[in-house]
Amino acid sequence: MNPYIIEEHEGLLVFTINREDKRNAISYEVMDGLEEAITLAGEKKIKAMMITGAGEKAFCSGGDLSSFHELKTAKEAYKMLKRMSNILVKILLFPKPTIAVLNGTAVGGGCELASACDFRIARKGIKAGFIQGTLAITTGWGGGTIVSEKLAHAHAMKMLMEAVPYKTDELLQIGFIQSTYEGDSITAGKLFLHKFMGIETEVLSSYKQMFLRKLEQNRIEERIQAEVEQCSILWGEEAHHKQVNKFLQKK
Ligand SMILES: CC[C@H](C(=O)O)C(=O)SCCNC(=O)CCNC(=O)[C@H](O)C(C)(C)COP(=O)(O)OP(=O)(O)OC[C@H]1O[C@@H](n2cnc3c(N)ncnc32)[C@H](O)[C@@H]1OP(=O)(O)O
Repeated sequence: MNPYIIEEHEGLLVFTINREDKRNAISYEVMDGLEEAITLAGEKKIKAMMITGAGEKAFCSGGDLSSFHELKTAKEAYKMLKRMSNILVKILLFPKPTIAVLNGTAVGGGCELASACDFRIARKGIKAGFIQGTLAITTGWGGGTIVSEKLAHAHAMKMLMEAVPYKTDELLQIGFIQSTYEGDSITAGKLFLHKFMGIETEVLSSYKQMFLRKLEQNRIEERIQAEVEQCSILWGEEAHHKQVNKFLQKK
């Protein structure tokens, strides 16, 4: 089965992580798909990009532990972390509106991927959290830096440091999600973006640039690089490998 699906819905490019059996974990093939989707979304006919997951159990469970656990040293981890952080930077700085539709649980790198989008909406009843701390690492794809830009300081720090999944009422209260929905994810995403789609792409892009200038002034890419390097160091420590093995041995 293809690990991702790319569709176009009347000017909205939809990327779906299609690995429901692995709770939509991000593998190298999914990274290939995200890079392809970002290129396609740059086409003139596309006004916005949406990212979601297959099924109703998970939006994305972060990095694919069954393959990334083979990365043992900081140097080995850095390569993977850097590649995915480049993808998140492209999403973050994408010159059109982007939305993550949390169709299910979003944990670890799944929360990082969602943070890179301009908007996040969530199906009622799901949970989302930066659980990296439970694996003795920090965020490592740029999500910690990005969420520290998008949420109030205390909310962002609390979400990162607690390293637990939050329910939708808390996610709404801290502003991590903009709204909740029931039913089909793509329909929900299209509904959220409905008014945007009637506005000229040039206008949408010009407004997006206003927000990107602020991120660039805050040296966002330099700070994300520092996050990737710090996560790589923690990744190489025994404490991380022990926690990942604990998860994999549960299977
Ligand atoms: C910098 C980012 C960083 C990185 O890796 O690069 C991270 O993202 S760190 C965080 C990594 N992710 C996790 O630690 C999450 C692990 N998964 C879970 O906690 C749960 O699976 C959960 C809460 C997402 C869903 O729980 P549920 O009970 O619904 O499902 P199962 O746990 O039974 O899992 C079903 C099936 O999926 C496999 N699975 C789930 N998550 C991953 C993953 N991240 N990588 C690989 N495989 C994953 C799980 O092993 C089960 O497979 P099966 O073959 O059926 O046993």
